[in-house]
Amino acid sequence: MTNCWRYPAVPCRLEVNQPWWDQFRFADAVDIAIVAVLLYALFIWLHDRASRSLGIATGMLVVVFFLARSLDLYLTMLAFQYGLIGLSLVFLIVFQQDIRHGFERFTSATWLNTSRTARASDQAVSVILEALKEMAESRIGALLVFPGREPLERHVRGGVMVGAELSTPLLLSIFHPKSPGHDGAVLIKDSRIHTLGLHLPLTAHVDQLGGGGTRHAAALGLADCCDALVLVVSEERGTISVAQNGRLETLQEQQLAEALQAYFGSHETKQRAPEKHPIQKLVTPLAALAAATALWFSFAYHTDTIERTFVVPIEYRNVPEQWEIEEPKPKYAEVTLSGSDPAFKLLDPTNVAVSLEIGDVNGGRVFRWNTESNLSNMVTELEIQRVVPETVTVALREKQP
Ligand SMILES: Nc1ncnc2c1ncn2[C@@H]1O[C@H](COP(=O)(O)OP(=O)(O)OP(=O)(O)O)[C@@H](O)[C@H]1O
Repeated sequence: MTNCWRYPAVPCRLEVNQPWWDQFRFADAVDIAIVAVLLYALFIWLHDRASRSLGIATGMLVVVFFLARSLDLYLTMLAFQYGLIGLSLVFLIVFQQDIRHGFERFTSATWLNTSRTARASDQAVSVILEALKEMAESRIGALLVFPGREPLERHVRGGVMVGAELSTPLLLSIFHPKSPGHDGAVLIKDSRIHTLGLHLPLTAHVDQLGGGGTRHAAALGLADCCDALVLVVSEERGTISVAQNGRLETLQEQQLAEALQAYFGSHETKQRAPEKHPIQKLVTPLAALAAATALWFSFAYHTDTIERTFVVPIEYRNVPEQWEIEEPKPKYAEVTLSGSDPAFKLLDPTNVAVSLEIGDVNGGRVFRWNTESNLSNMVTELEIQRVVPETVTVALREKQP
């Protein structure tokens, strides 16, 4: 396609009497819905994870942005425009773990399945208690890892994925000294036996082991680097200890039950909390929808219809072989379009052209075409105001042999 130039766009505004609902398209509703879902995820994340100061800072930035926008503060808007790219990168780097965790949560959809998880965790506590007691009595060494909020993938090595239902007999057979999988730790995740044979990092705080060996050092080692809860059964002493938040202590049966209930309780807090009133449940989604709608009105919806003029090339097609167009022939046409600013953003003016079919010459020599009806690659949301020249006249002459 030949080059075409775009006039320096100085849009002229037209009076528009159309109410906004007449301009509202299905695509706009989808637009708002997608942004509302993203905002909903952001609100949930802010509520769950973000610190209060981060929330306040974000709120202040939003206020400054809208002030700058409504008062036309050019420099501040420029700072936002460029700063936003940098901020997004910083955000991605600082919160990469949370973002990854969020995607994992989203894809596994455990948050849609909350009541089932609560019931499953009650059962998990009794299964684990029974297995630990039996292993302690029979002097079978064991190491159980319960992940916290922080990911532990980068701290642990090896292991075999199992993905099995949690049961006392299965735990007993995994840690049985004759079982090939008894070495290493078992990861219990989402009330299931997730992985066995995991290798944990060893602690540097050997003074805290209280006579324990490498199994206990491994339990404390993981508790040193993340918020996981690790339970260890001593083969030699028949004791059960817990390692959490950089501390290792031996537990009595009652304390063990409490520790497990606290773990599963804190991981199911939302499920165990009193049922919210249906209206309360709607607050966050409605807030997300309202914010998305407000953003749409602020950024996407434009009451103004603007006009822009482009210079587009005229393409002469199907000129019969023995004919040629006499020079000087018109090469460009001026196309004036009207529509909203977002509609113009969908238009690639370098693809717009007026194409004129010559076809059958029929002995005639001078032709006129209507240029408007031959415009190609137009965006449907834009209206053609005028094309200059309205018609094109060319003279054809037979090629000299
Ligand atoms: N880094 C590690 N990660 C996971 N498990 C480990 C690790 N190091 C050792 N273990 C487990 O601990 C076992 C060895 O336990 P060891 O007797 O040395 O420790 P301990 O703390 O004295 O335990 P116990 O009181 O049961 O004897 C290994 O067979 C292995 O199953």
